[in-house]
Amino acid sequence: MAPQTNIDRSFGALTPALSEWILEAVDSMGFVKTTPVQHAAIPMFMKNSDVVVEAVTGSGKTLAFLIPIVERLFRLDAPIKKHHVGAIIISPTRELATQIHTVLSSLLRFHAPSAALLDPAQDDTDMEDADAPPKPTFPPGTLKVIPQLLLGGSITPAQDLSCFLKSSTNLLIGTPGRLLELLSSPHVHCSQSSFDALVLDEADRLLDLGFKDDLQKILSRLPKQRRTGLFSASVSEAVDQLIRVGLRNPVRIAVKVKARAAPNGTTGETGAIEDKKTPASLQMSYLVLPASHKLPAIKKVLSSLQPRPQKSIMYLATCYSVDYFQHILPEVLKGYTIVPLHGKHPDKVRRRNFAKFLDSVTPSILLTTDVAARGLDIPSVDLVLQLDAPSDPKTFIHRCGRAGRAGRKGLAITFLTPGREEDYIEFLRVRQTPISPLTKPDITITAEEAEATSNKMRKVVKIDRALFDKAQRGFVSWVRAYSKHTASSIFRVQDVDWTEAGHAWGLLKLPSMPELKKWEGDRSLGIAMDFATYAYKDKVREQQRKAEQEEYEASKTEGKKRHVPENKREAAWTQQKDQKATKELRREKKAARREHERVAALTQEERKEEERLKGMIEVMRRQVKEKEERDAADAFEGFSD
Ligand SMILES: Nc1ncnc2c1ncn2[C@@H]1O[C@H](COP(=O)(O)OP(=O)(O)OP(=O)(O)O)[C@@H](O)[C@H]1O
Repeated sequence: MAPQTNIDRSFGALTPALSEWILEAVDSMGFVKTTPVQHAAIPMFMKNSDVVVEAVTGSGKTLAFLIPIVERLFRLDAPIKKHHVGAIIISPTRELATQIHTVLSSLLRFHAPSAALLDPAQDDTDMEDADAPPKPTFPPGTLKVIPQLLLGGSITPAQDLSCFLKSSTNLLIGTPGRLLELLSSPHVHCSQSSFDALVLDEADRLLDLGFKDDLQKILSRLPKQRRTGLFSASVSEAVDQLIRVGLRNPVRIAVKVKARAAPNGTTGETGAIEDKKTPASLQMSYLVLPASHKLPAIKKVLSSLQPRPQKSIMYLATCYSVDYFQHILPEVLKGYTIVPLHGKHPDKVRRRNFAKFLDSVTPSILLTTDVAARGLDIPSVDLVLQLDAPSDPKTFIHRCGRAGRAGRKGLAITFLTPGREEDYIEFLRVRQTPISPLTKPDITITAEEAEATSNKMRKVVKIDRALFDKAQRGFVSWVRAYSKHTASSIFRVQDVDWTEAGHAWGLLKLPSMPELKKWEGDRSLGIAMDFATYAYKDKVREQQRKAEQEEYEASKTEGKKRHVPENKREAAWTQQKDQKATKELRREKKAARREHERVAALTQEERKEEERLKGMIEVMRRQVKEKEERDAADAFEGFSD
């Protein structure tokens, strides 16, 4: 079909017409026209249709669901009652939920009655600011949308409930676990008269993370008469099941990009027009290089690109890989601030590091895992580097899509090793995700350059044995991740060039692991290293290592009576551990005896009551554990070795 050129794509031309204040809000955001997905989805969702929306990354899906949701809430017959919920937005990660909340708040700032109540949870002072203008008052019954963000982490479910009750919030945004928790309270109502719409953002990711049960429980608490929307850049087959149970005759909206396919299957000047699942403004490239050439190539790319990339994202396969490379990269990529972010970081660190990357004014690289693959909208990111291909082909689109957003130029480079990994190019092409060889800048790496980079890395590792541990742990986790690749016929552990991989990581030796059992190469990688004197920087850890080593040496001297120093602090570490364990055992035995005596003294009724309470506690404990697991899944990154 020929593209329609005469369509009025302004927000003002949408039908049903948008409220004046929304037009004012989008205008102040600098948005002149709707994006294609907004043009298609806003009217549909505002009318009475459920929608399943698939549109490329960075195409403006957030406003495509936020605008209809608020418009619908303001068109309800009566204002939402106190402690009733009007709409819910579910997101797979905390960062994404927070981002949606931020966009919604900037929209609501243009609706005076709602704006007056924004961010009530953050205002915990009892002090009146004498200089602040008086808060405007509105007649009772004035319609207001009051959002609440539910994330878990440091805020307890009780605090969430208290905020809900105190502030009468009516639009909930959050991750599934916390949402379900709040909806389970008898004080929170989702009645037919007030509940209007549900949105599942990145629905396929919600399912990948194992939130299916939670989603079903949430759906069961909502009235059947509602509007539901699913939004993602990749709607997988798994989502169909969710569509069947949660949506009614949904309208499917798929916004794809047309690209001309080059004869070799990549995009180019000639060839037929094909659908693409990635934005036109995003250049998707690859480099095929031996593993140890990847980091020197990244260094060259960074120094050759004009203008110099200010914010880039580098994806690694596992959290432990990030833990290691965060110490190495500042040496290899001098002049760049390396900001680590992964799901095993405590909530506080995760938030602090993400803010650090957002706010940085010097060239920075976010070193991360798939935790930051989806939804994050950082417009100034113009370069995405994938040191390895992601295990899930869908993730590929989302990772690359952190650059080239909203029509801005972006570049995503994927690094592949020669041989079987090159089949990944065709694998992606048939999935409407064509990638082309990187030609500008033209990157070539010599063996000397690769060796110099490995040596640089080793120099850093040699300073502190703790880095050696991190390297070994990270490498093992990488191997495990590699072995779990979805495209298992392309990414095969038996094809890994271990020597190359070892040099690429700057390892001082290859770890002992089952995958290397039959390998006949040199595990020392040709590196002469005296591990007996290789010390930890941390004094306590070093003392411990020495004690362990002594113990080991002593145990090797067969038949020779071991000298155990009298001073307990100098005793071998394992011996101290044994003593501690014996004490612990004695303490447990004593406690068990006391408990036995106590139970024996109870009456029949008391025993029954105690059994009942124990059962209740067990159920609660299980629920807490399940919830913790769900929260942890929030931070899941495909590989959590
Ligand atoms: N009408 C518009 N015109 C120009 N820019 C827009 C418009 N609507 C949204 N944007 C901008 O586009 C960027 C991407 O939007 P958004 O994060 O909603 O994309 P998305 O489709 O949800 O992406 P992803 O699939 O990666 O989550 C944002 O920076 C947003 O401010």
